[in-house]
Amino acid sequence: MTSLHLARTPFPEREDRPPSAADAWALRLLSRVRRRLAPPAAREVARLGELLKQRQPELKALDDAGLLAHLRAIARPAVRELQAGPLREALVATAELARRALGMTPYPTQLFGAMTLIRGQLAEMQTGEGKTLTAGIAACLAAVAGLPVHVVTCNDYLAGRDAEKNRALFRAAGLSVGVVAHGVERDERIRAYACDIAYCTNKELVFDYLRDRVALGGRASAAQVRSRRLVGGPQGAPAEPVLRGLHFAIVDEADSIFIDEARTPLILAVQAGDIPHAEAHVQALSLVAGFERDLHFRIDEARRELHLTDAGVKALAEATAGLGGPWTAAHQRGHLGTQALRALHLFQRDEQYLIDAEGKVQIIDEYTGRVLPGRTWEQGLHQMIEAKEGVEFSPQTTTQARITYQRFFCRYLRLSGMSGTAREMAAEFAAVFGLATVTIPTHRPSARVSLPPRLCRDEAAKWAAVADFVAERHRAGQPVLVGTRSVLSSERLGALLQARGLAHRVLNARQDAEEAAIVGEAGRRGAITVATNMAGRGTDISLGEGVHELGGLCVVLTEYHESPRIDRQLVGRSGRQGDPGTAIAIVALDDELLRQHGGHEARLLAWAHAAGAPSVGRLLQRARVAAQNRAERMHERTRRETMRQDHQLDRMTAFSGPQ
Ligand SMILES: Nc1ncnc2c1ncn2[C@@H]1O[C@H](COP(=O)(O)OP(=O)(O)OP(=O)(O)O)[C@@H](O)[C@H]1O
Repeated sequence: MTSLHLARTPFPEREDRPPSAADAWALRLLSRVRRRLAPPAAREVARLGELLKQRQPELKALDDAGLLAHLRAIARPAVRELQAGPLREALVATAELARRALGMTPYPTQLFGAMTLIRGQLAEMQTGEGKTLTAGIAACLAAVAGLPVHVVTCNDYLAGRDAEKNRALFRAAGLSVGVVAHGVERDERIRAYACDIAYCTNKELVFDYLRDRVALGGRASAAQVRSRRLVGGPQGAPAEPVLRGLHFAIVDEADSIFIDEARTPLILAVQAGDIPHAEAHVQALSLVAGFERDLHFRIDEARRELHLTDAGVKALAEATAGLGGPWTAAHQRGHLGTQALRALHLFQRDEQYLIDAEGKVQIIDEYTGRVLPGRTWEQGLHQMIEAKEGVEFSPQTTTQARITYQRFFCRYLRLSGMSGTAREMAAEFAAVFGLATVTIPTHRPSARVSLPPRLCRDEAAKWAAVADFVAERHRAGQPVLVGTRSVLSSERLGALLQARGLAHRVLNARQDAEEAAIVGEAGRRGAITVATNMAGRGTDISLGEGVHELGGLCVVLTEYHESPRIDRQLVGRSGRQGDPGTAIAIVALDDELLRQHGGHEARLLAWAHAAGAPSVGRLLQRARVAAQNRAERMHERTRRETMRQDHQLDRMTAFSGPQ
């Protein structure tokens, strides 16, 4: 009531009359009262906005060299001591630098986001609010203060794009910037990490760290490393490390890296020579081909686990009697049989992996929808899948070093993160990474329209409904982005649209080279884009001419993901920064999430749907939330177990001494 009253206080617009002293006093008082009444984040944003306005004339009056000298003078104490006053001044000076270099004046919300990062916290900023520039400002200020910065993103495309978007700002601040992506040679990596600011992906960064650790001799101290360099250790002087330490990290899409990807440790593997029992893999596949589910083996779909039953163990022993080789030892026999069954029943082409142009099995990352180049599954599974596909075997590998994201990121002197979807994971961020989550207000209120979800009987009905919906929007000229969960379904839908004469582009792990071009076109009038999770995070789709009037970009979600955050990221491709946008979910009762985690809520939903209930929206919502909660709880347990094992392994090797 009070704030409403204050908002309507009649302060006439100033025309040509300069403000009187009384006007100025009243305005100051009013803004102070407003600030007091606002929640802390909004208050800080208002303060930064006011300071931005206040300082602009004097900062604009400085020439480029003068502005940089001013920033250099105030940056170090601001970043070191983190006092609000000096930090605000330093951020406002960096904002002026950004305005000149990039032609964009950062919003006060972005300055507050950058402040949060500098303070070593996790900034939750809605999708499309400009996290790229926010990270750029924080990185720039920290680097000017002398702190080497790593900006960590979740894929090569974003690392390159974000470095490029902010390059002019860094150049204006006299800072060097490097990019580490897949395929970058060692010498170039060393040069990139030596820059004031290095943009890299989480995977490249952690593997570089593991390689450094192995090269430096495991747990060797700095003194040991120095001595070995001087006099030569058991294996001669260790190689020069690629990284120059872990100082300040800004982790973009933090929930993806800290939570979703934290279920599997990163393992540095070395080739272990030839494939033992190569022919046994092929043999195993044919031996278990006739095994029956629930009789010879059981599958826990939710956990993606497969076990032989007693009947399966017996059948395998009988089938391999007299074969010799690896089949004589019960343990090895069981292992080969289980891996063969997993390759047949849990890993499907164009879902979990694809075969590239060179005929190699390439793993598709479940969360990013991208290929993980050079990665292989462990314990002979990769070779088993190669045998299934009839492609050339790759050599087996053994573990050389391993670490989890949880343990790696805690090694930074200062860690910070950003995400559009972080709030529900705040407790885990605090407990595991020591990160407080701060919600950054939006610059403009969201204008996205969410249409009621549509539920279909089965997958076939769903794709037909999706195609109908896309055709209808396309006729009106509205650009549509359809999100699918696998390469296979993106291509199936593509074929369906093709059959209906609807021109479209498909973006998936197979088409990643054309990513920038496809994204560049996706917001144009009448464009239809079908994409896997690849377009789910970080992708910025600019609206073409006349698209605002048509309601902006329309996002169609065709399957709920186990994590609601991934769904929200996809929906967040539309309605960015107050732009218009539409989102709809068209899903089926036999979708993976409802099938595996749906429980009694999904059964009730199926019953209501079959009975022809007029509106099942509420039931669908309830089933989705319950299923996603179950899946998230299960993944949380996996993460805890991964971390426990990682700590245990670390303790076990703590006394092994330098290698
Ligand atoms: N201060 C600004 N002034 C004008 N445009 C801006 C500003 N900040 C960001 N933008 C524009 O807003 C768009 C969205 O920015 P960006 O992609 O960084 O958002 P995001 O928060 O990273 O989104 P997501 O959560 O999807 O990754 C971009 O086109 C960017 O150029």
